[in-house]
Amino acid sequence: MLRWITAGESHGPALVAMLDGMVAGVEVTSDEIATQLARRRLGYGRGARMSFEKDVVTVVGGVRHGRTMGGPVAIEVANSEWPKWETVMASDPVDEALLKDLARNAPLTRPRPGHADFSGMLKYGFADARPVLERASARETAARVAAGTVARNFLRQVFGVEVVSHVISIGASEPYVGPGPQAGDLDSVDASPVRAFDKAAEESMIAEIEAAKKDGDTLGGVVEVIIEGLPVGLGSFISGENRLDARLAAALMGIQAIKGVEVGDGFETARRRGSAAHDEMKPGPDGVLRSTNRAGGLEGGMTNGEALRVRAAMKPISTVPRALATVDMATGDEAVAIHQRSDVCAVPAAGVVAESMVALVVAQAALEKFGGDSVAETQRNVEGYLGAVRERLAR
Ligand SMILES: Cc1cc2nc3c(=O)[nH]c(=O)nc-3n(C[C@H](O)[C@H](O)[C@H](O)COP(=O)(O)O)c2cc1C
Ligand SMILES: C=C(O[C@@H]1CC(C(=O)O)=C[C@@H](OP(=O)(O)O)[C@H]1O)C(=O)O
Repeated sequence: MLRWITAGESHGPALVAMLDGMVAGVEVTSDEIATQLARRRLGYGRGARMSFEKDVVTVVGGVRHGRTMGGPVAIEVANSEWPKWETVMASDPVDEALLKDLARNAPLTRPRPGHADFSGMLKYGFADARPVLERASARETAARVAAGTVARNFLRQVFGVEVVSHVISIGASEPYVGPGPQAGDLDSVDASPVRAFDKAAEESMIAEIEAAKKDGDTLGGVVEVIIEGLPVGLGSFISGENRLDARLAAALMGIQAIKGVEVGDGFETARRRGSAAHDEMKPGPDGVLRSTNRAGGLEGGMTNGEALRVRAAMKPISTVPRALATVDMATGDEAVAIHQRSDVCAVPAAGVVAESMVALVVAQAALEKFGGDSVAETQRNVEGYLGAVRERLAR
């Protein structure tokens, strides 16, 4: 089974991603991983840290001469800012006197409503929120994007598909309605400062960010991930945990600050009558045709051959410049929450992270269905299956 795990802290020396169970022969280079990481750093509304910090990629294991070898893939994403943090975040014990004089090491005792600080301090017994926020921070998503690069390359090689995403809305901006981007549109989406597919939607999102920034406030929003061209039958209806929709929802909700997931038309479908909710079928020259895709390419927990379409809703950034009321955990007194710097909005970046999570989950489901130890073997298995499906649908 394809599995992944990350390690590392926001201000540590590096993040590390491990991807286990990937077949041999997936083409991937450190430049490609760096390109995906650079996409994650973009977006109007990101804070100062994005401009001065650099992600430095090293593929530590599992890849030789640009191809996976079948063993676990280990990727290090080093943090160019580490020298500033090497005492505060040292893994070995540090002289207490040295730490006491470091402003950067001052205990963080005023938890931010909406962040992991409060529950994390109580759960792990910390007087200082530092160890909580270091791991809760969405810097960790850089490691997921690194692992996701291998998954998206696998999907490209095996099925010829691309994973794309775009931002539907930011804050109260008018949500984008219309056909989403296709594989060839990703560069133009990335060229938009808010990763919007549509100019009018882009202007409305930028206006929202500027207004929030002026007011010392922060924003969330909605992103959509799309994959066109997946075969029918990835995932299963057999049990809850096999359902691809459930697995995608869990993976998307596992991204920091994601609070809602929709499959296809999701909540809108709940408001429709059955006759206007489902995607009717008719015979076509090469199989079955559908005139709509309200289901987002998933029925019964399986792909149905239509475009996979899932959305994720991100809550506003919880480090609000116009700081929120909190309680000082050191004294029990009223206080204002920690704020040094923050993103006003990280929705465009969350779209890139969501692409990576979708790529990983779909690659996992594909390997479950088709297996193999090499790309060539997986491809042969895919061809055999698709041939049988074509035969079954031939009239
Ligand atoms: C790409 C990205 C960037 C983020 N940047 C910030 C940030 O600068 N400041 C902040 O307080 N939260 C930021 N967050 C959100 C926090 O990580 C999140 O609110 C926190 O982990 C608690 O969210 P949870 O309740 O979903 O776990 C960001 C999230 C993502 C996905
Ligand atoms: C570093 C990244 O995002 C960080 C995610 C984050 C959070 O609380 O989630 C808080 C911010 O960190 P800091 O408070 O140190 O500025 C973001 O910059 C990144 O995405 O690479």
